[in-house]
Amino acid sequence: MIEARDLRKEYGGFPAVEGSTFSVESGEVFGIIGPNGAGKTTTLKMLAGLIEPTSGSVSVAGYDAGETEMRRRLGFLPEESPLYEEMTADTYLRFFADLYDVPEDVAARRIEETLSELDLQHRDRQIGDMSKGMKRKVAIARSLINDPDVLIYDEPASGLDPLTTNYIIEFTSQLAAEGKTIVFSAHNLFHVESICDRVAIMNGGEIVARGDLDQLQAEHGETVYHVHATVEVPDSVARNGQYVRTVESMDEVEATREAASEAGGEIVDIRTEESSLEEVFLNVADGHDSRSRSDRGADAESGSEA
Ligand SMILES: Nc1ncnc2c1ncn2[C@@H]1O[C@H](COP(=O)(O)OP(=O)(O)OP(=O)(O)O)[C@@H](O)[C@H]1O
Repeated sequence: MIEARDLRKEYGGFPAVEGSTFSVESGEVFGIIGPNGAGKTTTLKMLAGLIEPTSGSVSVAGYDAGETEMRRRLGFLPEESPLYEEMTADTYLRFFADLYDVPEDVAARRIEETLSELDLQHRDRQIGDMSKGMKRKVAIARSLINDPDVLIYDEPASGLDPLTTNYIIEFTSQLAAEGKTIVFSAHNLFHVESICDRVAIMNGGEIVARGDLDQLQAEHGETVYHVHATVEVPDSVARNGQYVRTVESMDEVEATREAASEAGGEIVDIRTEESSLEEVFLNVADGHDSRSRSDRGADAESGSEA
């Protein structure tokens, strides 16, 4: 659905994005994450045809970036959306529906449905009098006014309270379930983890890691094992009547089992803990893929049973 080939953007000789190549399949949710200044917004704007790449190409649904038909198929949500403050949500959305040549009756129905799904209260207020969360909902409704197949959302829930954030993330997830292809950037990695099929991690203008969460975990994360013994074993901490030792390999699990057995006890539980996307991100962004997590000890334990 989206093909980005060797995308590069320079600002006065400074490379904001350096040769990104990736594709996003139809119906996929693709997350772009990275530290401030990594090149996420620049990438998203090139995908949406809003800025011209210095070199490389983008196509959406088979159309080149910037072509009229490509714009019809795409909805873009900028990081900060300038809204017309004196308008109500309804007038504002009708105005954009008109720009996209959406017939009036279709627009009226779409606006009503979208604002209801977004649970926008006080619709008759002027946009300038709305809260930040309400404004974001109006901006999201605007991105959907032409019923696009592809949505490009820059930080859709940034700076919003947890309730509104969850609502917007849920709503985005629902759009994906309805078949929209979504590319979005976010700093909250929990949200990315919860709704993305695949993720690209950018740093310094480059994609430095990519894949689904399992691939990223396997390539850039770690697995630790929290081994629960009935007796004290070396490097263990006492907890709830058991002794928990955190190790990084199955060999060490086995050694712990032997130590427990020699001390007249046994292993009663082994829990695995895999890196979260945040830990993978920190490893990749810091360039320290091999950083040990076991020194966080058993207190960090939160994994599933082995
Ligand atoms: N219009 C511009 N003129 C000059 N430099 C720019 C321009 N837009 C972006 N940059 C630079 O390009 C780099 C990438 O910026 P970009 O906004 O794409 O990063 P980002 O990953 O979206 O950051 P953030 O998470 O802070 O939003 C930064 O160093 C930024 O200063």
